[in-house]
Amino acid sequence: MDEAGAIFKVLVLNEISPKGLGRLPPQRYVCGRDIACPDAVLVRSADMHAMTVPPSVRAIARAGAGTNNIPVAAMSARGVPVFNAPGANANAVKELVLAGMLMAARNLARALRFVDALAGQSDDVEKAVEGGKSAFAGFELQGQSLGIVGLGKVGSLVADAAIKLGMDVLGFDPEITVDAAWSLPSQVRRAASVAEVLRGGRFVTLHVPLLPATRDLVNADNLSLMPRGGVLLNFSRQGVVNEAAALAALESGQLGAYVCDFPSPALLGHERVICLPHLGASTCEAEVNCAVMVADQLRDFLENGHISHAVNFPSIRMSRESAFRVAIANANVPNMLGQISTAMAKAGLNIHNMVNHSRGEMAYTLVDVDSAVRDALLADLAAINGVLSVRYLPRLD
Ligand SMILES: NC(=O)C1=CN([C@@H]2O[C@H](COP(=O)(O)OP(=O)(O)OC[C@H]3O[C@@H](n4cnc5c(N)ncnc54)[C@H](O)[C@@H]3O)[C@@H](O)[C@H]2O)C=CC1
Ligand SMILES: O=C(O)CCC(=O)C(=O)O
Repeated sequence: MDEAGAIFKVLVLNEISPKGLGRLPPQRYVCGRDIACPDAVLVRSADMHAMTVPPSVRAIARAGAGTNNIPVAAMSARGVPVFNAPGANANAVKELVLAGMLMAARNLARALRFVDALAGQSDDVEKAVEGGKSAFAGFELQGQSLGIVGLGKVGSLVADAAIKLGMDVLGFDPEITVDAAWSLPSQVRRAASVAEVLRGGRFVTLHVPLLPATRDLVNADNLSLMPRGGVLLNFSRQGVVNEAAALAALESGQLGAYVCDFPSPALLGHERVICLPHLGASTCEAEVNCAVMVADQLRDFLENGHISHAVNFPSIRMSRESAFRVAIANANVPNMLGQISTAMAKAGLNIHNMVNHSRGEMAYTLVDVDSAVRDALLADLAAINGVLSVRYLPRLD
């Protein structure tokens, strides 16, 4: 379908798995990199702070976990939900964290560089290998201590895998969800602070979102708490670790290795830094899982107004019993429902069903009415003080 004939237009800012895009049927959706007046944006890591989000946009879907690349507060003020895919890439990250621990413990990055350097330099490779390998002798993960900061989707999987490898695991998460707490193995010891985790782990791995409160979470003051020669792993975001402090700790020997998924000029080429090119979620499985999850959420929002896994809106759904639905995002303040239903009554509409959920300062209302809605009512609703966005969603099939 061409752009002009589509019911919904989706601007795609990164490579998104075709299996996910395939969930948006071409009879209704046009998706692409160069779309004017999009209804929605599909994104992975593209920096949306650096762009002007078109006023036509009604939803943003992040095919992944972190939403720090999206101007969430500005979207909330416009009544635009930001969806993500909680857990959909967590196993991929967990496996890379295990690889990172093994790389550090067995000096694998340096060992690979040593072997690569033998190419063309030595006729007797076996002799060079046997003579050089002692420089890379490592230690085993079994019996080592691992501290985990952030026990959400990724952190709890890492905890489980580490316990299975025979590690002693200590975790900290001040806002752990009930689901995550249930999924943690009972052997995971509970820490009361980041400091306690750093003190207790020869390995420390970070699995928190980048927020003002988590920027520089690991810094010069608390790195000194780690056992000397410890290994810090950062698969969260670059800003969660103060890089200058990590480099200084490597220089002094306080840190044995820094493993991270976020290369920067200062880190490149350092002997004991293992930098991966933001590969945490880059597996076929995770890319499909994330894309399918957010495409389904986006479609259900665009067509039915339903919300699941938005980071700034409450979850909501209401079975469709009438063909005419209005979806309203509004400030969570008194008398909004009264004003909405009064405007509908004035327009002569009978409310068939209505549901309203709130989350913090945001509220969201779905109203099914018995007859078609005119543009004038939508304009009246949009003009109510506190209403952030209004959409009319007549049933499509
Ligand atoms: N390298 C990569 O490719 C990937 C990186 N990530 C990053 O990892 C982060 C975590 O991902 P998930 O586990 O899926 O998210 P999640 O939302 O399931 O878990 C995050 C956990 O961090 C906790 N938390 C927040 N502030 C904290 C603090 N100050 N101290 C301790 N815990 C705190 C939360 O309570 C929550 O349980 C994402 O926000 C993203 O930045 C996620 C997926 C892939
Ligand atoms: O889409 C990606 O590859 C990045 C994944 C990520 O960082 C996340 O899900 O937070």
